[in-house]
Amino acid sequence: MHVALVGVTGYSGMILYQLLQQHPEVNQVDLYGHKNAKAQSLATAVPQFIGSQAMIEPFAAEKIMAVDQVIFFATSAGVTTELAKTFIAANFPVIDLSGDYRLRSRSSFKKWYHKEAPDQAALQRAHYGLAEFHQASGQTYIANPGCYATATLLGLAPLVQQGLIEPDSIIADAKSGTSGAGKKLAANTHFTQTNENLQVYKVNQHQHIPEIMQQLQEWNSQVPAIQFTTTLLPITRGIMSSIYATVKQGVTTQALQHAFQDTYQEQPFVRVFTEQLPTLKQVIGTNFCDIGIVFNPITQKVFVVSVIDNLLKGAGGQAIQNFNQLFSFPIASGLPQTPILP
Ligand SMILES: NC(=O)C1=CN([C@@H]2O[C@H](COP(=O)(O)OP(=O)(O)OC[C@H]3O[C@@H](n4cnc5c(N)ncnc54)[C@H](OP(=O)(O)O)[C@@H]3O)[C@@H](O)[C@H]2O)C=CC1
Ligand SMILES: CC(=O)N[C@@H](CCC(=O)OP(=O)(O)O)C(=O)O
Repeated sequence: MHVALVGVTGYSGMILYQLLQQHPEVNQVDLYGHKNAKAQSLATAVPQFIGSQAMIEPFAAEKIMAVDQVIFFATSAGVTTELAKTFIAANFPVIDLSGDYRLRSRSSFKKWYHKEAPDQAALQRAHYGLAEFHQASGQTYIANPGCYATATLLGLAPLVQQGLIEPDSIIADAKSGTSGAGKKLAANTHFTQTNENLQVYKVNQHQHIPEIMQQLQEWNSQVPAIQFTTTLLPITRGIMSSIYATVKQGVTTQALQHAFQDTYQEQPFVRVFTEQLPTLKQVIGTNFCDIGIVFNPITQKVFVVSVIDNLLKGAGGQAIQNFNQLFSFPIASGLPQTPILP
């Protein structure tokens, strides 16, 4: 299969390119950049790809639809609102890593992303690709979930779906490495500001709040809101979402553990831990989401810790899961399962 990728010069795009190159069903990855830019070699644009003969061609929708069977966008927020229109009109398969088509409401997108929203009809038709819960087969526009949203939703799903917690009691304290912010320079991601530091940011204003709420309310309309905070960690890759909620009277440790085990027993990329809590290093370099659960009967709170590699399960890896579903390839094709050691 020939596939197109826009955004290989970005952090999630470069990882996605590596995954696509190793995918057994992909024969060729055609790279595209800005519409009006000149063609340039990948090795020049991204020195880590030294030795590669690949070229990044200017974005051209008609050409892509003629030579490729699917397009991946690993582009900044707002880009697919413009560039994906032609593919949507032609029902050409798109897998979009950005947040542009995740929220179903235009006003919500404008409020949280501070950008012009895509067309309402296109938003309604887009498929929210939380791969463990929504099958992408038969879809054409796949909105790949956000990194924090993935870790937090997978950590909350059994509790919310099965009504095991008080719906108004959810608090998620999520932390990310700096690659989550993309490659552009910003004051808070400078080495001097990040190293040996922790920075809380976007408090009550994070764009993944409406994304998480949209999915939680689809699972359980009783959830009125969540408290969600994000912290920048002095590491490159990884997200840890630490989740707290009040457990309903009568729900036991066993019931909580079974809820997670039952929900994910058929899912190869979600691993449930009841004895020891997962750490970031066990998932970095893999597509796994590892989840640990502890119940405190004194406070009646459940504590869930959910860890992912933001660039894999939180971006390119989940995009490959959606790609596999879309084209009925084996579920784990092309997805890394061995963490980077030590
Ligand atoms: N980083 C992460 O952990 C995650 C990111 N995401 C989302 O994925 C998307 C990419 O993120 P990330 O890799 O971090 O971002 P980066 O900022 O690292 O990369 C953005 C990429 O988009 C390209 N780009 C920007 N505008 C255009 C345009 N008009 N036409 C063509 N290409 C364009 C850039 O090209 P150039 O180099 O030429 O500027 C670059 O390759 C974002 O929407 C982000 O929110 C989702 C989940 C996790
Ligand atoms: C560390 C860091 O800055 N992370 C980014 C996550 C970016 C992302 O995945 O957001 P969208 O795809 O929804 O734009 C943030 O918190 O905004």
